[in-house]
Amino acid sequence: MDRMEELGFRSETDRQIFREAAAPVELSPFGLHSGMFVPTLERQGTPEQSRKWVPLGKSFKMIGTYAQTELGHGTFIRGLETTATFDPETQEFILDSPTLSSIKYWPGNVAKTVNHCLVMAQLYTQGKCHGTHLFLVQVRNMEDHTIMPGLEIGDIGPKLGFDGVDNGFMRFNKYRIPRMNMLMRYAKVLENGDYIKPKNAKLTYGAMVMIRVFIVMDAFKTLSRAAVIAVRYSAVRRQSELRPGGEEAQVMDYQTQQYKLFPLLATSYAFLLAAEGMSQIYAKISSDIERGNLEDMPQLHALACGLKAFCTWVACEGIEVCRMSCGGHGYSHASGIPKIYANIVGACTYEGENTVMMLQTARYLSKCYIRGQRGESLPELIQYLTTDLNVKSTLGEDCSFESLVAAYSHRAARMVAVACKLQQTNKKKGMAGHDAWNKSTVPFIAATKAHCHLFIVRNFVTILSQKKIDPATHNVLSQLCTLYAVYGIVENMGEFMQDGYFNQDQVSILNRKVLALLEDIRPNAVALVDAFDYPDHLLQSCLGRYDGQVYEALYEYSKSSPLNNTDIHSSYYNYIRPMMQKRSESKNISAKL
Ligand SMILES: CCCCC/C=C\C/C=C\C/C=C\CCCCC(=O)SCCNC(=O)CCNC(=O)[C@H](O)C(C)(C)COP(=O)(O)OP(=O)(O)OC[C@H]1O[C@@H](n2cnc3c(N)ncnc32)[C@H](O)[C@@H]1OP(=O)(O)O
Ligand SMILES: Cc1cc2nc3c(=O)[nH]c(=O)nc-3n(C[C@H](O)[C@H](O)[C@H](O)COP(=O)(O)OP(=O)(O)OC[C@H]3O[C@@H](n4cnc5c(N)ncnc54)[C@H](O)[C@@H]3O)c2cc1C
Repeated sequence: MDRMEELGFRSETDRQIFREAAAPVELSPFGLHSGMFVPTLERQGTPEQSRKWVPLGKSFKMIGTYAQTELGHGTFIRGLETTATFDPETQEFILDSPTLSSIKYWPGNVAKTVNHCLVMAQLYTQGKCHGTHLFLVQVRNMEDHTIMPGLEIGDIGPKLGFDGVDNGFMRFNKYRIPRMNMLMRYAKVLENGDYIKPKNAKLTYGAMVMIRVFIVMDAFKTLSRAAVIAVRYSAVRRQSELRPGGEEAQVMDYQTQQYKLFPLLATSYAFLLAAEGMSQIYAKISSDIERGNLEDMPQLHALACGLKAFCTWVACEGIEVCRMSCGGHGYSHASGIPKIYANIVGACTYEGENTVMMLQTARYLSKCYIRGQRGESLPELIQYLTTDLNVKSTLGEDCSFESLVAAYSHRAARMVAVACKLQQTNKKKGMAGHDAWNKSTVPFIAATKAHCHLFIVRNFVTILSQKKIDPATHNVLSQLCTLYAVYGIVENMGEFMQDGYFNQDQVSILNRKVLALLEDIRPNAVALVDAFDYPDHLLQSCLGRYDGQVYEALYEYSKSSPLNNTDIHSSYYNYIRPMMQKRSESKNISAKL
């Protein structure tokens, strides 16, 4: 914190970059404090509450996290069981975990680190439940860090990753907090217990929307780091003879290696631009919301849900491809890739399980489709839903940006229409609304993925057509953008071809184009990963180090293994030697028999 002050870091983005550089592999135990706890106090507290608590949070005099998930509920927030019951006699809320399943479970850094939590609980006042609301709760003594009486707190145990984060459990036993510890920017409980409801009940979900937007950037960061490691290693690693009798080839010269990595390099650039676009949309709409204009709240929610799910799924699959493209050394922690994967793959679950998030977006698309069919105006990002589905592709050898965006628009519009028509058919068959929905959710997930894919392709193309970029750089970025789009079509050809949108010649053009682009990008591949400018300290990879001294680094890394601290390990004396002695004794016995 002081170091950031010394360095003059004022913007939250710079501070976040510094924090990640300071704790690049083991996520910071203060990440949720800075990334979720403090921003939520700012956005969900009244001006008075913000003035009181935000400075304490920013100066780490108060260290907090976001405690919402319970043993029995993570996705279904309306099903959360923790209660906060208002006591007008004492002007307090009484927090309680009435059941085993209501125990808070998973909140990051709650086990040992934080002294406060933002707790999501069902608000009761005057005998009535008003749904989930956020409450600031002190959980540890500010003098000696002991757990406050009335609370049971502990760590949930080892996880796949997130080793630097002490995810914990927390149980309330009639735990009292002051009335003014309810975050009251949008909803209020007055001294007499009267409840003042918010303009929209989902405003209390605002923190999650914010983190989902952050996570889109995390998907870029993690995929691009894995791509840097894999591409640099592929330039250094020589294996097998490409030319019979010739020297062993750089593995990056194998077309299959290029087909694994270059689309992921293109995806990294696409996701960076998508994350920036998402952040700009979030900044605009969230400031509208703070001014009381909730008109675009549904669009923000739908986009944040969809991109968070789409980008984390694609990033995690891509990081695994990067790991496997490094052969055996990719499987070692020396490569740095397993840790990248282990820390980001949780993002497919946390902050909204991806399938559930995609379905939120699908629900929005379904409503917009109906509005479009009625001829109502649609937000710009959704207007493609009224695309004429009888039109065929005009794609030519050049695979122009226009023809590519048109293809993605057509695919998404067609798939949303298919899912909506199935939902409508289900209703016409007499299904109840919720059954008609549930029985069309698989096509809706596919359609929503196509919707997100379109956003990312269109965003990439728009930025290339609007930004002033020097011709040489523009040319290389255009190759990446075309590769991202063409590869996406080739890999999902069925969805683009189902209604004959492309003819056979166009399919052949696309298959040729994706291979030609691999050759175009090969000369710039290393420069394109170097451009991310990740320092070795942050990558923590023997394979992806800037100087390419891979084998020297691996050898030093291996020698530093704790197992090498002694030549003969204690297990020899404790197990191996006794076993061998027993074997030899039994052999002597059998020889005598
Ligand atoms: C350790 C390092 C940290 C670094 C920190 C830095 C940056 C952060 C980066 C990474 C994160 C790091 C660590 C991980 C932290 C993880 C923290 C957590 O996981 S916190 C818990 C997260 N939990 C969830 O996300 C729960 C998911 N569930 C939900 O959001 C909701 O249950 C729901 C799925 C949205 C359903 O809600 P509900 O049942 O109330 O609503 P519906 O009936 O489905 O819809 C009704 C209506 O409301 C609209 N809507 C729903 N949500 C929103 C919203 N948020 N905003 C706007 N509108 C919303 C919905 O669209 C419907 O509208 P309509 O169709 O018009 O009726
Ligand atoms: C690394 C990590 C860190 C976390 N940090 C925090 C934290 O700091 N604070 C916090 O409060 N929580 C935290 N969580 C909890 C996290 O937010 C929840 O796990 C997440 O919201 C998913 O909810 P769940 O576990 O109930 O999954 P579930 O919803 O039970 O998922 C199980 C399956 O049910 C399916 N499913 C559920 N509902 C539907 C539906 N309506 N339609 C179709 N399918 C459905 C899902 O798709 C999934 O396949 C963290 C979790 C992880 C893994």
